[in-house]
Amino acid sequence: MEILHKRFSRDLWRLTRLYWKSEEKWRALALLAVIVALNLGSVYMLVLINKWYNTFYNALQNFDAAGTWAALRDFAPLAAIYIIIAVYAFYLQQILQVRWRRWLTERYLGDWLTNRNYYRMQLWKTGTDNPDQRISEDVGLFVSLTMGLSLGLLKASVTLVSFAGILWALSGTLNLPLGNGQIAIPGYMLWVAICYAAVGTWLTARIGRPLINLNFNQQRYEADFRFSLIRLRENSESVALYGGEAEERNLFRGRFARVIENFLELVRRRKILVWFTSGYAQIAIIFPTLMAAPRYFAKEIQLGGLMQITEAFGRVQDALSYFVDAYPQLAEWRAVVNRLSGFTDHMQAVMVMDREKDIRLTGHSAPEIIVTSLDIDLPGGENLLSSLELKLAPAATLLIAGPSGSGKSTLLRTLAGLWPFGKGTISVPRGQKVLFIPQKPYLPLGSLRQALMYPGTPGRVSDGVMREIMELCRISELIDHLDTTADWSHILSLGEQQRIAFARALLHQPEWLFLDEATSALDEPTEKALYQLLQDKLPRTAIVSVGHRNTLNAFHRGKLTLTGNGQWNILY
Ligand SMILES: Nc1ncnc2c1ncn2[C@@H]1O[C@H](COP(=O)(O)OP(=O)(O)OP(=O)(O)O)[C@@H](O)[C@H]1O
Repeated sequence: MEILHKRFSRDLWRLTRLYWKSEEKWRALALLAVIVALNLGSVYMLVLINKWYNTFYNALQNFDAAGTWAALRDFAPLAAIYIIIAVYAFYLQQILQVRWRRWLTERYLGDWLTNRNYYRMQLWKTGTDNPDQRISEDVGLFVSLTMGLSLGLLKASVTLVSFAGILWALSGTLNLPLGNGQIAIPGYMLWVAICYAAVGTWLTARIGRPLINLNFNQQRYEADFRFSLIRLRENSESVALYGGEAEERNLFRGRFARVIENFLELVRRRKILVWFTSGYAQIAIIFPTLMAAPRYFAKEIQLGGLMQITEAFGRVQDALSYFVDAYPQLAEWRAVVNRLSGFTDHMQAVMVMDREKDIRLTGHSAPEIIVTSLDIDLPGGENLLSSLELKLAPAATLLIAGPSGSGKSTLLRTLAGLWPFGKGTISVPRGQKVLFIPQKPYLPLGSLRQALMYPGTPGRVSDGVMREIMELCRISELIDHLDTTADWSHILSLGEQQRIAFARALLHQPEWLFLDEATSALDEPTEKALYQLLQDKLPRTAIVSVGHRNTLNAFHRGKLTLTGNGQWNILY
C-alpha cells in the first residue's frame, strides 16, 4: 500500500526501536506478550461464539425449546470470558502505552535540551515548526496509534485466518452454469468475501489519500495558532502599551482562518470517505445472506448454518476491511511519524552542523581565556568581526563597547559557545564556572528563591546568607516573598530583575562573569553600587561587560571597542 511505503517504514522503525531496544524492553515485551495473548484469546472466543450460532439457530428453527434454553445458558460463560478478556486487553494496552509515552517523552526532552538543541534549532531555521507540540502531542499520538494499529492488524490477521477456515468449510461448493456445463467453485463464500474487501480497500485508499497531507497540515496550523496566542500572553504588557490589539487580532484571524480552511477540506474529504465506508458496511450486512441464500433454499444448509456463515462472512470481511476502517488513523499515523522523524532529523542535523562548525570552543589547562583568530559572521555569511585576538587573565575586567549592532552581544554569544557562524578558536580553563547575565535575566516558573538560585542550586544557601545578598543587591523588599510562587518575570520591573541577576552572580561565585548590558535599567548610583559589590565580594572573578554607558569605564581596566565593519581595537 502506498500509505505504508519504504521511507515511512524506515522512519517508523527508527522511532519504534528507541523504546523497544531501551533498558525497559524486557518489562515492555512481557506486557506486550500478555496483551497479544489476550487478543488471540478474544479471537478464539469469537470462534466459539460462532459455533454457538449454529446450535442456537438450529434449535430455534426446529422449535426445540429445551435446546434453545440450553444454548442461551451456554452463551453466558462465553460472553463473560469474552468481556473479561476485552477489559484486560484494553487496560493493559493503555498501561503499556503510558509507559512507552513516558519513556519517549523523556528521551525527546533530553535530546532537545542536550547540546542546546532548542536554541540551535531556531538559529538554523531550516526544518521543524513547533517543537513543543511534537513533544507534548505527537509523542503521545505516535505511541497510541502505533500500538492501536499494530494490535488491530494482528487481531485482524488472526481473525482472518480463523474465520476464513470456518467460512471455507461451511460455504460448500457453488455450481454456476457456464455454457452447456457447470463450473464448481469450492468455498465460494470465502472468495466472495475476499473480492468484496479487496474492492473496498482499493477504493478507500484512493479516496483517502489526500487525508495524509491534510492531517499533517491541520496539526501544524493548530500549533501555529496556539503559539500566537501564547505569545500574546507572554508579551501582554507590551502589546497593551502599544495598543496592538488590532494587529494581534489580524494575526490570530489569519492563523485561525488557515486552521478552519484546512479543517473544512479535511471534513469534505472525510465526508466522501464516510459515504463510502458506511455504504460499504451496510451492504456487508445483507450481502452474505444474499450469497448464501441459494444453498439455504436448496435445503443444503439449515438456519443455523446460514447464520453461522453470515457471521463468519462478517468477521472475514471485517478483518479484510481492516485498511478501510483504519484508513483515517493510518493517514494520521503517517503524518505523526513524518513530523516526529522530521524533528529527530533536524536535531541530528543540528548536532552534526555543530560538530562541523569552524568556531572551536575547547577546554585547556592554562588559567586564561584565549581567543585566537576569531571571525564572527551572520547566518547569511556577512562578516561581523574579523580576526579577534583576546587574552583574559583570571580576575581581569574588560568592557566591550561599540555602536549598536556592531556585534557586542554576538561576541558574548560566541564566547558562550552559542553562536556557530564564523571561525577561530576559543580556549577556556577547564573546570571553572562561567556565568552569563543577559540584559533581560530569565526568571524560571517557580518561587523567587528558585529564580535567585537559577540555574541549579549553588549548594545549600542559608536564609541568612540569602537575606544578606538580597540586601546588598538592593532587593530587600522581596525578602518576605522568597518562597512565593508567581510569574515573577511579569511582576518585577526590569531593574528589579537585573538586581536579581546580580544576586545570582554573588550566589554562584563564578570564576568568569559576562554581563550583557546587565545594568541598562538601573540608575547610575545603583549601577555603581552593584559593580562595587562585584569587586568587593568576587575579587577573584574576571568580569566582562557589554555596555554603552561611560560610567562603566571606572570598573574595567581593559576596553575592547568594536568599531563596525568587522574592525576592533583593544586597550588594556
Ligand atoms: N539570529 C540572528 N540572525 C541574523 N542576524 C542576527 C541574529 N542575531 C543578531 N543578528 C545581527 O547581528 C548584528 C549584531 O547584533 P548584536 O546584538 O550582537 O549587536 P550589539 O552590538 O549587541 O547591539 P546593541 O548594542 O544594540 O545591543 C545585528 O545587525 C543583528 O541584526
